Amino acid sequence: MKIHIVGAGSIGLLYSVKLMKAGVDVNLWTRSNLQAQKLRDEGLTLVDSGNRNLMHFEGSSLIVNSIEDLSKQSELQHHADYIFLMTKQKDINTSLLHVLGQMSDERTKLICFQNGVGHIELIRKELPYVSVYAAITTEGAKRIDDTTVMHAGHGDTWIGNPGSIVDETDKDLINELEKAGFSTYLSNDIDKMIYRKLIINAVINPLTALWRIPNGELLATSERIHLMRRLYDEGIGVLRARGIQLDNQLWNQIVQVCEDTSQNTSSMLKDVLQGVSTEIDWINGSIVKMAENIDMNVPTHDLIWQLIRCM
Ligand SMILES: NC(=O)C1=CN([C@@H]2O[C@H](COP(=O)(O)OP(=O)(O)OC[C@H]3O[C@@H](n4cnc5c(N)ncnc54)[C@H](OP(=O)(O)O)[C@@H]3O)[C@@H](O)[C@H]2O)C=CC1
Ligand SMILES: CC(C)(CO)C(=O)C(=O)O
Repeated sequence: MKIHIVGAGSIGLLYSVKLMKAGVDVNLWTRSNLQAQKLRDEGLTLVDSGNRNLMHFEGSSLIVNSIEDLSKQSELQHHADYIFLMTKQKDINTSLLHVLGQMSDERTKLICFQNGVGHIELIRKELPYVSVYAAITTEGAKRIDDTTVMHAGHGDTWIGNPGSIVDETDKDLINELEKAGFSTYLSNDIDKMIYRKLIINAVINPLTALWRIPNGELLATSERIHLMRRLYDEGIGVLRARGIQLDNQLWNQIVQVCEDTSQNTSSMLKDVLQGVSTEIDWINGSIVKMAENIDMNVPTHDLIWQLIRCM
């Protein structure tokens, strides 16, 4: 089984090092030539949250190339069985879609790890012959530098085919991921999981980013909880109106996520602190657009979307 990992950031480096160490045939694709060269020179290192070395993969054995190089070639020698798309939502543009097309044939399954919604439909429209899957993961990763990644928290991952069912042969992929130490499950209910994660991110991420607080501090005052609840009620209202029923325990689960990840800096707060653009358009922005399509108002999501965009 050949896996192409596209995007050598936090989650891409985490999956690369663990899969490569487990002996899986992985090609890693960076955006820049510089990062690919550094990885070949220095290898790839995984550390824990205390900065202790967990594993190292030698540069000489790493199969890593830059997308820049691929875009200059007309064809790739070895098409992938699976492509793990591990870039941010904002990076999924025409030129990336073109190289994803170069890596794929009709057997390829492209697995998208992004938070938020909208990307699956976009990719399916542009690459109609590729099977596009979604992965929902609660793994936590943070790139320290071009060749070092921190495993910030172990989690679970669900993989499924939105709007359809998974294939029996996908069990082989799950075995490879398990061999590498990722708790992974195939899901025929991935649509619900995508929307469930959407609501969790839409409630937690923008508020932590605006107030610059770790997840747990959202629960520190009743005013904060009140605003979280407004985002939750509006979001659930839109999904219900579109016929998507989520578990009625979801509010309690969001509170639980804040408690379980109390010290975490949310991904949106990280982006704001690093001065890079956030995934707000695909999270709260997508809820606003879904609401508009059915003539509903979601004023809290709309305001929060604008506030984050203005940052
Ligand atoms: N980090 C985590 O723990 C989790 C992340 N996710 C989701 O995973 C996705 C990725 O997140 P994360 O890893 O944190 O993000 P990062 O920003 O750390 O990584 C994104 C990577 O994609 C690379 N990239 C951008 N454009 C291209 C391109 N055209 N070709 C190849 N590579 C490209 C970037 O390269 P460069 O740096 O050179 O620009 C960067 O290395 C997000 O959508 C996030 O929501 C989901 C759950 C957990
Ligand atoms: C669940 C949560 C909020 C954990 O930080 C997350 O997914 C994120 O930060 O994007």
